[in-house]
Amino acid sequence: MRESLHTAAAHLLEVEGLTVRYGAGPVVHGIALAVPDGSVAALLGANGAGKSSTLRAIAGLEPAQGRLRFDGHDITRLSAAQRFRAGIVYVPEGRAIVSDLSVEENLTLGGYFADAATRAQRQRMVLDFFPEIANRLRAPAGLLSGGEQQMLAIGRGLMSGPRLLLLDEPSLGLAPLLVARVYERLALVQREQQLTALLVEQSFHAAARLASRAWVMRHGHLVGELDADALHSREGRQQAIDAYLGARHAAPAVA
Ligand SMILES: Nc1ncnc2c1ncn2[C@@H]1O[C@H](COP(=O)(O)OP(=O)(O)OP(=O)(O)O)[C@@H](O)[C@H]1O
Repeated sequence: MRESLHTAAAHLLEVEGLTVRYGAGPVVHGIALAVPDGSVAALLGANGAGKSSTLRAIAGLEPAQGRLRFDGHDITRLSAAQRFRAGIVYVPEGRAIVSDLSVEENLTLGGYFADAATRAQRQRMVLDFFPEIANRLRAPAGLLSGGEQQMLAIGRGLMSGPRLLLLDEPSLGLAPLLVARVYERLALVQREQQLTALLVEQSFHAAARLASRAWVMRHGHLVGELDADALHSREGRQQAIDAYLGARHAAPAVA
């Protein structure tokens, strides 16, 4: 992981009043959230709730209004490239790998800014975490299975030595067994690397495997917040489902 020149902030990422609009009305309405250093937080919600737009705006990939702080510094005016250099790495869902390039070339792209020794060391780490892709290094990435492509997308993100990983729906299009495997690997990365991540998911179960807090998003608003206990309890699950469906606004479970 990249060393910070600055004193570590309790919250690695702080988002205030984030609004995203593509045309007419906003699709994300002035939301606020904060991700503690060394933990995984999740944004849950149904199709079109505004989760990906939020994640992409944090990465600087969509124009947005609001205030963003990263490691205690205001990054609101930084470009996507500058945010990437600061360690904010967006991982799109797996099919966004470069399918014509080999697995190894995709990994090399992820570590493009690192020196050769660092790149080699990170690649060993990634292949330890994801043995499924370790013996497919020379294969065109497009020939990997959906689960392997997802692992490659995450591995490519890890190759840049991220301080904050923005994971856009790692379970998308995967069979339940593969979702479980991808999340098992992510949990291992989190334990061993003290990874900080913001995860977007439609799957409550998948997110609950990894996240220690979650927000439920609906029509561009955060309508519920779940702590680790709520994420693993029947009541918490019900609360999230109610919020997804708009049955009622979930009561905040985090003080
Ligand atoms: N590039 C874009 N241009 C115009 N509208 C967009 C664009 N991207 C997303 N939207 C719209 O913004 C809204 C929120 O989309 P977003 O992808 O952020 O939701 P989501 O919660 O991530 O859903 P999904 O899980 O389906 O990706 C949707 O109504 C979507 O159609």
